[in-house]
Parts: sequence; structure tokens; C-alpha cells
Amino acid sequence: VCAFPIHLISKGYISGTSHSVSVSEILAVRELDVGGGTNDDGRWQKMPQKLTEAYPYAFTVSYVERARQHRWRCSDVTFHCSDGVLRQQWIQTIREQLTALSMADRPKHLLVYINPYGGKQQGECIYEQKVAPLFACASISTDVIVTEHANHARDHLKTEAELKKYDGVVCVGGDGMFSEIVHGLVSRTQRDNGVDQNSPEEKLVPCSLRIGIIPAGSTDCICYATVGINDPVTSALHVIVGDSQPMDVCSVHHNNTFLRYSISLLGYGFYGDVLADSERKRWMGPARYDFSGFKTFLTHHHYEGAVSFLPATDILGTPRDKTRCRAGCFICQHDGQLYSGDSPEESKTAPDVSDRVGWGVVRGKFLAINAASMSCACPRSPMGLSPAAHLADGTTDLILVRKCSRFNFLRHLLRHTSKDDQFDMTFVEVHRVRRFRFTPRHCQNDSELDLRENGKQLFSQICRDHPACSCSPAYSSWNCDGEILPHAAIEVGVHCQLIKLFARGIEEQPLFEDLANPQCAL
Ligand SMILES: Nc1ncnc2c1ncn2[C@@H]1O[C@H](COP(=O)(O)OP(=O)(O)OP(=O)(O)O)[C@@H](O)[C@H]1O
Ligand SMILES: CCCCCCCCCCCCC/C=C/[C@@H](O)[C@H](CO)NC(=O)CCCCC
Ligand SMILES: [Ca+2]
Repeated sequence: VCAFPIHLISKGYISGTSHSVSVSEILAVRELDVGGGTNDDGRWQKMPQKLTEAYPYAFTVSYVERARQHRWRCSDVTFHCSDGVLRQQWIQTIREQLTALSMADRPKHLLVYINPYGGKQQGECIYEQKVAPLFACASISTDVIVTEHANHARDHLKTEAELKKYDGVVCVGGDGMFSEIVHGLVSRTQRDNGVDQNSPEEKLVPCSLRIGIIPAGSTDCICYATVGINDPVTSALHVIVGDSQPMDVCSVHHNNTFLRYSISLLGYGFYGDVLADSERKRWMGPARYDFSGFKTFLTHHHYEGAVSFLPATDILGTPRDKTRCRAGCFICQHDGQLYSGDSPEESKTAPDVSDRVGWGVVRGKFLAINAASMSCACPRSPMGLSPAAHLADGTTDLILVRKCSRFNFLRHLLRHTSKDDQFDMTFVEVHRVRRFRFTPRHCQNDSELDLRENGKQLFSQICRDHPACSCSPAYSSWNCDGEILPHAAIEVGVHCQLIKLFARGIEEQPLFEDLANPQCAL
């Protein structure tokens, strides 16, 4: 950055080496009042007296510094020089560059929703203490709404919010809060464009506003899998630098009626039962999932049904790949398609080969049926439910876990916490698909019983027939990104890159190793 008599003081050290920061990762620049000994935000600067006398003009650049485990931090670097005009030239030049970035990618005005009750109920505190000061430093203005009830954010976005005013929407909360934002934005976009969400075959219109997630929930799986860590400061910095990560969204229908969208996990059987049980224990906070997970594991229920699916055959990548979806992922840049990239013209005209390939059907008794549209990495499972899944390839990984012994199921579950392959087991199969349907065995096609009412009756009837039995209920529930669906028979389709996040995908770790050294010369 500096070739002139400007000396670098960083964290109190005078460095003889040069220090360069990519402009795209500068947050702000401001004059420093050397005489006063403090900078704009009042923090004390350690400066040797001799230096301040020789170089009385200074300015401070705030920039992104990488720390451990994908964490980003805001660092300051202060430059000193003897000439006030030179200092102004530097400040002006950097500001011009930042303005150019704002015109392109960086948000200037954001709509923020805070869930005060998510996770450990720290949402407001996290936002005020960790995020708002960074937004202010980067000159981002905000309209903040603290939600007053569930679906407040969703309904506000759907009907009231003046979206034209904003460059993005930020939610402070967990996966459930993010899901509200997605439902609000996607529904609003379809309505504004005259698209009927109830038609399962309908092509949905992508949302133009990006979404930022400041993690303050229990699982924070979307944040973890798109940034690499559930850390509020890191996420705020990704918003400020204007990152953009497209993401697939699944639409879920029952009998040609729209139910919900899913971005991470659709899980029937094990994950549905864990969620149903844990919802009754919200008071336990994030620990409810461990409690209900253990209980559900011991219960060991299986469910009968048929899964039919449309395999994604014309794609790059499989669920058993060793490569992972990372920042700048080649597969996601090409929408997961084999034909795009090398030959864009061919891709535009190539027929959708998958339409010609038939649907597969698997019938049986399942402990779990999971569809992971992304890895679903989270602190509980750092590689996720489907470690090789892609954020934006237009597919979901359908994982079928057949009935097996408790011991084998435990082995399967434990592999989610290590690098071992959870799919390399005889009772597990995984397919990368574009669409799928599930029909529970007891379902009478179109006249499926209402789960909440008649499902309970069916279960108690079966168990009355077998007193002291260990037989499973006829139905489980679908866990759709942490929400219970009201029907077991569903049809699911993936919409490639329907939304965008203020994220860039998980960065490869070695990048951090080089940049983390404060003395490094670039
Ligand atoms: N003011 C509110 N009062 C009650 N519920 C709310 C409020 N605002 C949002 N919600 C609902 O709270 C639910 C849970 O919120 P959130 O996702 O933030 O936390 P969590 O469930 O602890 O985390 P995770 O979804 O990561 O497991 C969401 O489904 C959301 O609809
Ligand atoms: C005996 C040891 C077994 C260890 C097994 C660990 C396996 C963990 C896999 C975790 C997958 C999480 C998928 C994320 C789902 C989210 O959309 C959803 C909303 O936040 N969370 C849950 O449903 C919460 C679901 C929590 C399940 C535990
Ligand atoms: Ca995907």
C-alpha cells in the first residue's frame, strides 16, 4: 500500500515490512488525531513520542483479518506521515475505492430482524454489542425490527416491508429465523411476479435481495455451512464486504398445495421424531436436541413407505465425492451442470437430460429418510449430514437409512461426528436428486389421514392390537429446517440458486495460515 514516508503502526508495533490489505476487505478509513492520542472511536493508540513528532499526520484503516477456524475479525492498521496533504490523498483515494465497491456489491442500507428468543436468548445483545458497531463503522444504515411473535418477520417481509429501500435483509437468530426470512422474501417475489407457489412444477423467480445471518440460534446450520463458523462478528463482516453466495431451495408440496420451503434438511423418521420431541422442551435451550436425540435413538422407531426420486444424472459430482463445496466452488459456479462452463451455448440449448431418465423407487422400512440440499454442517457434526453436498448445484442428497439394529444405527450416527463415511454401510443408500416424493405405507393416496388427528389414532390402534409391543407408529413427521410439517406424504423439488446469502462459502483453511501472521509481507 505505501511507498512513501508513511510508517506502519499496527497493534503498537512499528513494522519495517510492508503490509498490504486487499481493498475489497477494507471496511473503513478515518483520520487519526495524533496529538490527542486517540482515534475516532476513542481507543487509545500506543505511539512512541518521537514518531508522532516526526510523522504527525495519521489515518487508520479498518480491515478484515482472518483468525482461527474461519473466524474473521476487524483489525485496525494506522499509517503515519509528515505531510497532511499526502494523508488526505490517501484517505480520499481509499474512500473512492470503497465508494466504487458500494456501488457494486456492498450494502448501504439493511433491514434487520432480531429474534429475542432464539438460541440462548442473546439475539438483541449480540446485535447491539457485536454487530451494530461494525455496521456503523462501515457506514451502513439499518432499520431494526425486534420481532414480537413467531412469523412476525415472515409476514412483514411478505406484505409490508418496503423492499426497494434496502440492499439486503439481515436476521439475528437461528435456522428458524432464517427460514422465516426466506419464506417472506420468496413468497413476496413470487407474488410480485405472478407465480403460483401451489404448483409443484412451477419455475420460481429468484429473490434479488441478499440475506445475512447473524447466528444466535441453537443449531445455526445454514450459517455454519456457508461461512464455516457460527460467529456473529464473522457473519457481520461478510455482510459488510458484500459477499454473495447463491443457494438452492427445496419447495415442499402435499396434494398440489404448497407447504414450505427447505434450505437445509428435510428429515423423516429420526430427525422428525427428534424435532417433535424437542419442541416440547424449548425451555431447555439448545440442549433439548441432545436430550431428544438420545431419547429418539433409544426408541428406535422405523417407518414404512415408498420413496420415488428423479436422479440428477447430468451433473458434476456425487454424494460420495471426497471433494467439498468450498468458496468459489467450481460445481456451484456451473449450477452443478455438466454442460455449462466449457460450452455455454450448448448448456443453453441442451435438453434437460434428467427429464428423460426415469424415476427410481425404493420401498421398505426406514429409520430415517433425509434430504440434505447442503452439507448441513453444524457444531454437532462439522462435516454434516451429507459432507459432499453443494450449496448451489440444484440438487439435494436423498439419504435412506433402512431399518437396522440399534448398534448399527449408532455406528452410522457416530460417523457424522468424525471423518468416517456414514454412507459406507449396507443399510444406507444415498442419491443425488432433483425431485422426490414420499408416500407412507398407511397413506390412502390422495386421502391421506391428517397426521395430527388420525395419525395418533392409527398409532394407538396398532399398539392396542399389540399390548406391550415395541412396534413403531405408522407415521413420523417431516422435520423441515426445524419445523414440523403437517403431512407425511410430500413432493419435493429443488430450485437451483433461488436465494443469495451475504456469504462466500467456506474458505480453504491454508489461506488463513498465511494471512494470520501480522508481520507478513504481501
Ligand atoms: N419474538 C418471537 N417470539 C417467539 N418466537 C419467535 C419470535 N421471533 C421469532 N420466533 C420464532 O422462534 C423460532 C426459533 O427461532 P430461531 O431459529 O432464531 O432459534 P432456535 O430455534 O433456537 O435456533 P435453530 O433454528 O438454529 O435451532 C423460529 O421458528 C421463529 O419463527
Ligand atoms: C449418539 C451420537 C449421535 C451424534 C449424531 C450427530 C448427528 C448430527 C447431525 C446434525 C444435523 C443437523 C441438521 C440441521 C437441521 C436444521 O435444519 C434444524 C433447524 O435448526 N435443526 C434440527 O432439526 C436439530 C436436529 C438436531 C439433531 C441432533
Ligand atoms: Ca444443493
